[in-house]
Amino acid sequence: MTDLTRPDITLPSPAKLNLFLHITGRRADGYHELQTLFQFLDYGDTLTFHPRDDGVITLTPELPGVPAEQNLVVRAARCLQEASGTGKGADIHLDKKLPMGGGLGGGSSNAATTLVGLNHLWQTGLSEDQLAELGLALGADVPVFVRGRAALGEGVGEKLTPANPPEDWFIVVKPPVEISTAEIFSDPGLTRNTPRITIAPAFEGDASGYRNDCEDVVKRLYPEVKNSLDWLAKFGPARLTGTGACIFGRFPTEAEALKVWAKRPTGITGFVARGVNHSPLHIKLTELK
Ligand SMILES: C[C@@](CO)(OP(=O)(O)O)[C@H](O)COP(=O)(O)OP(=O)(O)OC[C@H]1O[C@@H](n2ccc(N)nc2=O)[C@H](O)[C@@H]1O
Ligand SMILES: Nc1ncnc2c1ncn2[C@@H]1O[C@H](COP(=O)(O)OP(=O)(O)O)[C@@H](O)[C@H]1O
Repeated sequence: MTDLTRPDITLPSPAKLNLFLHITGRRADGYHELQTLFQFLDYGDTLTFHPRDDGVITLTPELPGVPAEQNLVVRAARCLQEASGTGKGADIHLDKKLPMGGGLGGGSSNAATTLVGLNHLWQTGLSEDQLAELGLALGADVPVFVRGRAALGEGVGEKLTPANPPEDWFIVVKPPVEISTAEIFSDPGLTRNTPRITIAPAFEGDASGYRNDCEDVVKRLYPEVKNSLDWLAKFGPARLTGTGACIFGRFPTEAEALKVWAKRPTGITGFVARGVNHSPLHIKLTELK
């Protein structure tokens, strides 16, 4: 039953960018080994949690094509119930702004906000390490959102070393296609042997050599992505995030990003946001504590 005596908590569920994404090898199980630099955006979805005492989890509204039981929010809530043994539940509202299948990690971020938010609300007391481990079972990108620090991700993205890339401004464009991660990783033309980087400056500031190894395959399969990249690259470095479809261009100030954004041709959709090294989720939680 909904408990009206306890207040809702509303928490951000930010997007991530892969500032670079290198594929350095392949594991015996077929999964690709990566080196990727994760940074958060001060832009994303919002989740509101209202506690219940009867163990029931509800989610509104339903996302198109994703039944509630498959939604990463509900799956994360159930994982936490199981791991902690709590009898509590929640009514959860998801305000979705991030495009799905866009390489912005929206689903993973929603799962992480649910794990971290409900652990706080239910006072289940799991450690950050325990939450990151639960999250990894839901998706490779969930741990970085649980930990809330910009980081170099290795392995399949779960071995995280905190990093401090510049907190630049970005234009993020969403080409009108949804791309499945599995499709890109199974392409025979994918570069899978990029040498591992071991020099720290690459993770801190020198963005000149940043690259995404999925970009050539995605441009070949999806001309819409190539067209958007061709437009954005006129104004500075532009790259794919994750396995796409979204692309981003980097600008030193908000004013410069907005100036270019104002010139976008009809049909280019997306947003302007700032790259941040501390997740808005963790900043909000600190304010609540
Ligand atoms: C590429 C990244 C980079 O941040 O982001 P997105 O583009 O999804 O946002 C992630 O590593 C995405 O990880 P994750 O979200 O767990 O991938 P899934 O959609 O579950 O993967 C779908 C399929 O892609 C393949 N896959 C995925 C990740 C990986 N490191 N190697 C792979 O070979 C596997 O065949 C897997 O079954
Ligand atoms: N809460 C959720 N938000 C977004 N996608 C979700 C969610 N729950 C499950 N999904 C599924 O996960 C897929 C990947 O979504 P998303 O994480 O937004 O993209 P990406 O992994 O490309 O960054 C979606 O196409 C959808 O089927």
